[in-house]
Amino acid sequence: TLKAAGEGRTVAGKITEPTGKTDKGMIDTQPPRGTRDFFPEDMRLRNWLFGEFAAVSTAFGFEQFDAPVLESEELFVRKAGEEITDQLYNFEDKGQRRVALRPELTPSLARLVLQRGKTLPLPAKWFAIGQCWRYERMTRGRRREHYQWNMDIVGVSGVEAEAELLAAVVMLFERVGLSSRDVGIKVSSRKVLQSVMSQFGVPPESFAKVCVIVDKLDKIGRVKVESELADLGVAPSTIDGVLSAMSLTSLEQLADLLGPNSEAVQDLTRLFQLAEGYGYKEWLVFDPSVVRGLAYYTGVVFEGFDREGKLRAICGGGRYDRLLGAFGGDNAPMAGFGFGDAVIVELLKESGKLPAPPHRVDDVVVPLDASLRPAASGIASRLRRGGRSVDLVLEAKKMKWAFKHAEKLNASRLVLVGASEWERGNVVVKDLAKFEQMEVPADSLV
Ligand SMILES: OCc1cccc(Br)n1
Repeated sequence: TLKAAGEGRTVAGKITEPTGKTDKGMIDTQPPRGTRDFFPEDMRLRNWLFGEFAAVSTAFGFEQFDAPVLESEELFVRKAGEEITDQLYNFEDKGQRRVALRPELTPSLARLVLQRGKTLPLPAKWFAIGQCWRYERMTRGRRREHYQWNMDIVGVSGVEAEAELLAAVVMLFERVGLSSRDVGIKVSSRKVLQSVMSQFGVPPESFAKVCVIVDKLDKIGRVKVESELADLGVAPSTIDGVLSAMSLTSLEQLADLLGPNSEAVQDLTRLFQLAEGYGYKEWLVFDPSVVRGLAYYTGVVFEGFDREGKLRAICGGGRYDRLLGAFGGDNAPMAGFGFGDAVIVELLKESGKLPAPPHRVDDVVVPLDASLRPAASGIASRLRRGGRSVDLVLEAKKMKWAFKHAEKLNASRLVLVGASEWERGNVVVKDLAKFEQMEVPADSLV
């Protein structure tokens, strides 16, 4: 017997019947583990969300780029113990090349910037929306792919870049119906940790690894963080210093700890001033426990969060001034963020704010007699060339069916091509919004 789709991992045999079923049962119709299908109704929601991403990026004057999902593995091999590299979806291809499905977009951006080199006019403001991958043991049943919207600014060393990026994130939240009562953006700087660690004599080369470990605090707890830091040779007293700095709740406290001239204090004070100017200061929360898990951040870091605290970070980003150098190029100041397509949808769903964009067409065109199909096709073509979306009924159908079909497609008009009207060069147009019907010359229809 044929296994119902998705019941198990049937092996597709040779096609033996016209229905496409095989002698070994149906293929498994489910997508690969950890991946998603996007049926039309899913694609309408995705297109809406990506349309909002692109509209915000365009409002900020950013240019879109893309790069292959498949990249050289070397782009992502970093020795800082990050989850994103531990879960790299990497393999050796048929040419014995070490490759990987990109887990993020930033290294590809860096590769393209290095490819352009000195010919790239700065500042460059680029955005991308791309599928990113991780290979996580399915024990946790989490997804292995998501789509990420990125905005990055290359060539601006001041926190004006971060302020602009935060403004874009706020604009996205507002456009999808969220307010600063629903979500916020935690802001800090890696320079906080850097200052504390240098006070405790931690060698700079341990900085990235310490950040990656400290970023896991919420997930693995203080004891495990202390143990992993100790494995790095970071003394318990340092750990106390780092963790107490992370529990500060104001820039004033930070200034007391690091001194008013510390770069972290100056950067963050300036950032909050700029936020005042943009008018989004109430969206920001200074939170020195925000470290972010990517090794390459060097300055301001931030992450979007739901104020009810039910979900994972909505988005995250920061400054990464040394990534180009890590790839062997000349450094340039860079800052950016990544915004995934999953948590935001979860949040909108929970908040009852998730749109359900309907499938609709402008016109349904129906020949009421087979001999009128050429006429109906001609009308459909002209309407389409004029920019209207037209569903041309492709089989012989009665008026009643055509009506129901037009309503199902949320059509604005139903165009009936009937014999008697056609003899006069006319067609019947039913305006389905105004419930009006008119007979008009076919050639006048637009
Ligand atoms: O946010 C980390 C990440 C990277 C790639 C794919 C997925 Br799902 N998640």
